[in-house]
Amino acid sequence: MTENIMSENVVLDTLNELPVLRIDNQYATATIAVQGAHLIEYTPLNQDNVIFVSQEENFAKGKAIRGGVPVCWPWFGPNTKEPDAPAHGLVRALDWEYEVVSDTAERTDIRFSYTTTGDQLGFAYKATCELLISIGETLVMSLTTTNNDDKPFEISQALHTYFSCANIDDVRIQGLEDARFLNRLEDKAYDLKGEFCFDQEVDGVVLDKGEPVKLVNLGKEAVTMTRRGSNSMVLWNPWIEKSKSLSNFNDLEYTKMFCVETTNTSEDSRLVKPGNSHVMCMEISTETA
Ligand SMILES: O=P(O)(O)OC[C@H]1O[C@@H](O)[C@H](O)[C@@H](O)[C@@H]1O
Repeated sequence: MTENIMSENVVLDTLNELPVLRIDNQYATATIAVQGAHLIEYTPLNQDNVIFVSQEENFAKGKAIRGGVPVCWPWFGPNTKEPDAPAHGLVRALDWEYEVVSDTAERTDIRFSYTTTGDQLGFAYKATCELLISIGETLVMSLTTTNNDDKPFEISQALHTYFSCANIDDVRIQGLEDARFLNRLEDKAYDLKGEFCFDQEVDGVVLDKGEPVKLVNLGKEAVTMTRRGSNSMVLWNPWIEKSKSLSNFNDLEYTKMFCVETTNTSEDSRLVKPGNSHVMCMEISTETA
């Protein structure tokens, strides 16, 4: 077993077909699949897991995981220029390079990276995507895109976070008042009013000033999500009918999850010039009882 210990608080393990890093420090435990640099669990000390993963998920090689924090990069959703390219980008089901960059009793930082070849379907540029995942009293995920090419490119991207809840009917999102909502299901745009609740299928983009949002009535500690380098979020819940057609998802699990995704999408997509980088970052903190 000794060879699986990466550092004081990090162990390399497997979950069905996938290698995973398990972090267990003074303030939290977490599990991250190397495939997709995909966080699948974050549990602050004496609290519940903040993150939802489907009970139907079988952690298979080369298949996107249903739940956790999928990294959608360098495009979010369908690729508008290449219909044959996969939805949600190139890196969800690929192995990333990784290293433990810092590990103390209070906080563990792991850096994942993936470099494009310049000739992949849907993205013909040389670029590096680096995801720093920092596990401690808060969860920080910082996604840096660096343009290694001689041409500028545009990216859209998401930290497609699935939050868990006891009952979707109770969940409220605070801090979205007056933000613009592009409702993809009705192809309509309007300003949000009051607290946001999920009472039907939801799939749309919030365009805002990047202010923190608070997720409350989860049946456990409230969550505050803060962002940097992101003036958009995607809200998603498949609700009753869509749930039936989703891969690795139980028909009733829409009551136990919702996605509030830190993104650069729609008019918040970003241009990255040669030699430049763009950083998009989210931090999740929970309210201790
Ligand atoms: O099933 P996937 O590819 O993981 O995508 C799940 C959902 O992800 C959301 O972010 C999109 O807005 C939805 O349109 C999509 O259905």
